[in-house]
Amino acid sequence: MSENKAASSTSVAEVSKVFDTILVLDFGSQYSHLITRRLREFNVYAEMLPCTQKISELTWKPKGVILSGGPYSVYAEGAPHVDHDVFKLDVPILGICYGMQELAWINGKNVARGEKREYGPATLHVVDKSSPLFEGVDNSIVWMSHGDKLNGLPTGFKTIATSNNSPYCGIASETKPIYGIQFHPEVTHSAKGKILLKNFAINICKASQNWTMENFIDTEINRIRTIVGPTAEVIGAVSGGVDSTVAAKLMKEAIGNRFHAIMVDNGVLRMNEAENVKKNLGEGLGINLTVIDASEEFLTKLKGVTDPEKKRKIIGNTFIHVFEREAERIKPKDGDEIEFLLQGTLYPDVIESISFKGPSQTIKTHHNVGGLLDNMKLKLIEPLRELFKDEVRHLGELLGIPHDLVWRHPFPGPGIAIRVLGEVTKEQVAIARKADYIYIEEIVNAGLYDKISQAFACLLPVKSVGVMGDQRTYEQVIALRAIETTDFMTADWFPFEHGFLKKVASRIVNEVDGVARVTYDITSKPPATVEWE
Ligand SMILES: Nc1ncnc2c1ncn2[C@@H]1O[C@H](COP(=O)(O)OP(=O)(O)OP(=O)(O)O)[C@@H](O)[C@H]1O
Ligand SMILES: O=c1[nH]c(=O)c2[nH+]cn([C@@H]3O[C@H](COP(=O)(O)O)[C@@H](O)[C@H]3O)c2[nH]1
Ligand SMILES: NC(=O)CC[C@H](N)C(=O)O
Ligand SMILES: [Mg+2]
Repeated sequence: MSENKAASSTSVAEVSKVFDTILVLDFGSQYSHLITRRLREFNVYAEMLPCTQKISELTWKPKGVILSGGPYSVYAEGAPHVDHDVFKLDVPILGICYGMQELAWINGKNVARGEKREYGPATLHVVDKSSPLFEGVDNSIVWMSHGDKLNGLPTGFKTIATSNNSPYCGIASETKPIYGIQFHPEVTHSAKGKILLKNFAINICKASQNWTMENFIDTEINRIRTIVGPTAEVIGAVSGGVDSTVAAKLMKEAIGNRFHAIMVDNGVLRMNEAENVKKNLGEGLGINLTVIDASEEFLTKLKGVTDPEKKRKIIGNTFIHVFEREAERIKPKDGDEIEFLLQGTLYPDVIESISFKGPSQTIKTHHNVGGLLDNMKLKLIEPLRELFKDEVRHLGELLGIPHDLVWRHPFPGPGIAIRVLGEVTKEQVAIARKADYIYIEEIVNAGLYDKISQAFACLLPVKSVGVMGDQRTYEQVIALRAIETTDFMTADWFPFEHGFLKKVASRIVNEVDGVARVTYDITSKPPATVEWE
């Protein structure tokens, strides 16, 4: 795990050398990642690190710092606090909600529980019309979510904005470009929040707007060439999903035939997946792909395991064992060892898997992040580790990857193993796989595939009574899931027409042995997650 942390900080340092970077220090707000996204939307690169980041350990200098919101109270025992060296950086600072309360705590400790919580919309009234932070945002609706409040102005600060319930809705240092706001500009409910963040990043921090995918391609190809050197060879974990296909294409552009793509058939892939991927990547994109059938190995290790986190870790570890064996087998001609492993890890995989990005909770261990071996020999190259899914798709289009590949629904590495709830057996996988195939086929036929962000079938470990051909049946239940989302961090369920669901349900019960009932999952994320495990 610690090696991964190192790998990630090296790449942040590299990216930040080329692109002006705003540092977002995360205090655990559910919206923190949105701050990063919004900034990138207007081509300013931003990177999120935990609020506990030691400033002296940063290997790059940010153009500005944003302190995020968070679920804690600054005055509570054990509440997270920023390293005070952040002020020595001498760059502009913006505190959002908890971030503002933290600025106030440091400058006079005048923060306390409010009489009532303030959650929802408020109107922003700008007091200091000359403040560059609020240019173009006066009288707009802003989104509040707090229970604590400032009881007075922090020492050395002035009020620059108010709202009906928050007399200190906006504050600024009298002498330095340090600002605090009580509301959340990063959520879309704050109508002009993006303008405010733009004012901060561009007018106040003077960050340049050069974060574009075209620039990223050049930078990343050069970076890969520098890391790998002129002769070393790289193996890549390629699944046929968007992320690893884009990563593989980038690697191929960077080092040509020194790249060996490997797809692992882990026994829990979708119907005909291995053949399809081999065809699409090999013939379609000229990527040298080998499919390794390790299905028995995976299924044997999964025997008797029902805990979702255990399944994920077993699969993550087994993937690495297979890659290490392959690296041995492919040994380059000059006798050197294969040193590097390419993975298509994305930013949300990292945020959700490891709570090192601040005191937010680990939700689930993505197989390619938290499921890795501690003592693994191969060094990771993860060119997409800083990107969101929509950025990766844009990158894929720029690299000339066909539409159908770029817009494929994501499919998790642990695959059907986390869609068969309970113990994973060959028979259970076969049922889930067939139901999933029918469901997706119907979605494609109905012209809905591109409207849905992700859809799949899950097999539940419960039995239910049914009647078929006058016979009593007592078989399992399939749950269908389909969601709409932009970044997979939050999601809503897809509103199918009733007729569509009726058709899918009837096909599944009729065509898949072992299923007596079909249900449709109508839970958003949060509170649910996309996958059932
Ligand atoms: N069957 C597999 N064989 C080889 N590598 C895999 C396999 N499944 C997943 N991986 C590796 O794990 C990474 C993370 O998986 P993930 O599903 O998040 O990405 P993806 O499959 O590339 O894209 P998508 O999210 O669109 O499915 C992949 O990018 C790839 O490097
Ligand atoms: O490669 C992956 N390895 C994993 O371990 C994993 N877990 C979830 N996912 C995918 O991530 C997105 C968000 O899913 P959750 O809301 O279930 O966390 C959805 O797109 C999920 O399919 C994974 N992908
Ligand atoms: N959204 C936030 O940052 C909330 C900050 C703090 N926990 C409060 O309730 O005021
Ligand atoms: Mg995948």
